[in-house]
Amino acid sequence: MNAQSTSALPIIDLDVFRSASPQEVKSAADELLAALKTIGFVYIKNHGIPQPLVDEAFSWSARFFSLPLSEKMKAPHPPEGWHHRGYSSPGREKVTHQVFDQDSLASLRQKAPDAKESFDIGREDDARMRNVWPPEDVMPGFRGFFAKFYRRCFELEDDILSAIATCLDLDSGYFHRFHAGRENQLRLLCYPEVDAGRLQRGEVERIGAHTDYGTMTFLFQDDVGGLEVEDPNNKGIFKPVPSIPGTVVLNIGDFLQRWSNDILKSTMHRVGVPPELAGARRDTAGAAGVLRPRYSIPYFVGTDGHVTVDCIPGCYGPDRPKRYEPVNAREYIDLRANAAY
Ligand SMILES: O=C(O)CCC(=O)C(=O)O
Ligand SMILES: [Fe+2]
Repeated sequence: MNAQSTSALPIIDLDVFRSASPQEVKSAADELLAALKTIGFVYIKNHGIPQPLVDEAFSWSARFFSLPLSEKMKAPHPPEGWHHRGYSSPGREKVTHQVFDQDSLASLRQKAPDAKESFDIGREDDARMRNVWPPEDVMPGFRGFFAKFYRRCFELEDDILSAIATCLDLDSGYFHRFHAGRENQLRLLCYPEVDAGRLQRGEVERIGAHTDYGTMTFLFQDDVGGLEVEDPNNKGIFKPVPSIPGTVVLNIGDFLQRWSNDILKSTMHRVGVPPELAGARRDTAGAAGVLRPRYSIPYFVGTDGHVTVDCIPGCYGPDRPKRYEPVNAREYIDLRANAAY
């Protein structure tokens, strides 16, 4: 990987946190903290979700999105943005960053709609936000698979929350108390073929620059490329986060930034034209400049709705005053989700 042209994120070995000596844990924790403090993104290897299971998730996703629209619409995302479940057709969602007034949102949607479709899944026993599944005869086995995959992601979430607490010198179970309700969101994303020139000119976006608004996110991505993170030293400059086989990308969300009083960074990121396009790699951008579809699977770790997110001990004091007002987790998430629909 060329450090000049990529974000050069470190690859953190999660196995070290599970079983290594205290000195090895300390050194991995220091490396993790350094990355989360500067850019808020790292790759995680030995994450514990077997590769065949990840491959299977991508193949279910591709099969679902290749269904005719009328079939996908049998599991429609409800009209309310906060009820983040089921299928959103292209153009339905527009991701923005901290824009809330209706006129501005409408004009951003018109200027550059998001060229993507998505399917959102939560825990099966959530009475407030029910899952919206396609009927079993439309996709036999889809629901069973993703209910299982969601549980596997939850195990990974547990391990990563422990690692982050360790690197902040907190008890390793510190953050678990805010996540007992498993209010997470597994999202299948498909960015259909798109004209590279239109994407480059900003006439359409795959997903525009934003921060993630929960605790943290981990993201599985295919090898099409296009994910970019803002360079912390050069605002407005975005660096590629290419796919590295066997790893998952971890990024800090707004709540960990708020809990840590800006020690951990919730960084702007987006999906644009893959860097290879400059060299017009034929398999990514064909002669007509058409980008292959991109598939990704983020898992957004949500904070339990009743939690008040406030600065944690050790992250504030007389020389580092609190930078954020306490906020109720559900209100903040609903506010940002509603702005996108
Ligand atoms: O598709 C991707 O790689 C990024 C998706 C993303 O940032 C999001 O859904 O919040
Ligand atoms: Fe994101």
